[in-house]
Amino acid sequence: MKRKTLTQFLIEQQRGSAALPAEVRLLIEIVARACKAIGHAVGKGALGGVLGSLESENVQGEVQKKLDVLSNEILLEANEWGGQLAAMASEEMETVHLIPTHYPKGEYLLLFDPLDGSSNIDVNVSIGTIFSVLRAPAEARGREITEQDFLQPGTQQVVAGYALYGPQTMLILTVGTGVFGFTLDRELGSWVLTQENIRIPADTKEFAINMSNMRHWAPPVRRYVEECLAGKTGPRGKDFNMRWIASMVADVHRILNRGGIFMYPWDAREPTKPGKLRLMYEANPMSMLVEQAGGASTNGLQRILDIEPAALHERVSVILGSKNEVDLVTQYHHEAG
Ligand SMILES: O=P(O)(O)OC[C@H]1O[C@](O)(COP(=O)(O)O)[C@@H](O)[C@@H]1O
Ligand SMILES: [Mg+2]
Ligand SMILES: [Mg+2]
Repeated sequence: MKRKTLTQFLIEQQRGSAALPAEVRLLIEIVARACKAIGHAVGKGALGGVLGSLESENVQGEVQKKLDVLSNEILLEANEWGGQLAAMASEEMETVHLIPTHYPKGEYLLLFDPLDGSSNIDVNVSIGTIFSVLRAPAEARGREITEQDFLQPGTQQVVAGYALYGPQTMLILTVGTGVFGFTLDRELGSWVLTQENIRIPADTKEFAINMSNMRHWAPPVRRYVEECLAGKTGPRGKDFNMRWIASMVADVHRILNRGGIFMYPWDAREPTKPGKLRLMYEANPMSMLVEQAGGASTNGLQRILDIEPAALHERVSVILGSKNEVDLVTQYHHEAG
């Protein structure tokens, strides 16, 4: 079988009905190259001195791991000089990163969670990088980009994707024409198309949630999970399985491949926060991928991609995956008022 590389795939997307702009193609190639470098560092583990924590905390008050910072630096450096970007924003940086004046600038904005699943780094469990591309507002062209320019709903994303550093290194991508999966050929160093048009089944018997927070959940989430746990003899009439990897990339990857529902809902531990996960770096790109694969994604009441962000590091409650299950949890939230 003839192998198709990421470059070939992107050129097809450029020439085809998607008419992917050349700058976006280049931008994706650069992000993919940076992910390859991160994957390489991940693979070295203790031998590369990349495990463990730093003294520093990020803007959200979370202790930074060495790999959080290294991955952030790799993505910044790789993308600074390409000429496609106006600015970048990251989970690990307090505010936006402008393209230095001596580099050419473009009209796109890149957002990323450089290393997702930080608690799994030191225990050799799958982790990843999540990214999203927006266009700078037309009126921002020619002036300095501000945080405000990034505050666009997820529906405006031009590209969304993630790299998964697991038993295989993979890149999962959408440019709005379905979801495609690439596997890194580690000998040749190239991304090879291995999954076309990924679809999430509408029904599932598998849910993913951190069960240790059960006592803090809101009633609609508790109702849904209790009904799953009741199994065959309960209201759902079937037995459910549960998975929780604690790396959103890995949990979403499983859902893209065999269905399921993923939830990180609001809970009463920190009642003023809408959720743990970040809208711009995690929820929006994953929601675009999931919707492009035929699934659904809400915050319990509203489609995540429709949320008008108010802040760069905004948090959000996330319920995504197999459409019929997400619709049911969303219905329970509406019923609860
Ligand atoms: O440890 P918990 O509370 O189960 O949270 C796990 C969740 O936190 C995250 O690790 C947050 O991402 P970061 O590692 O980028 O902070 C998600 O990937 C994952 O779904
Ligand atoms: Mg994350
Ligand atoms: Mg992270």
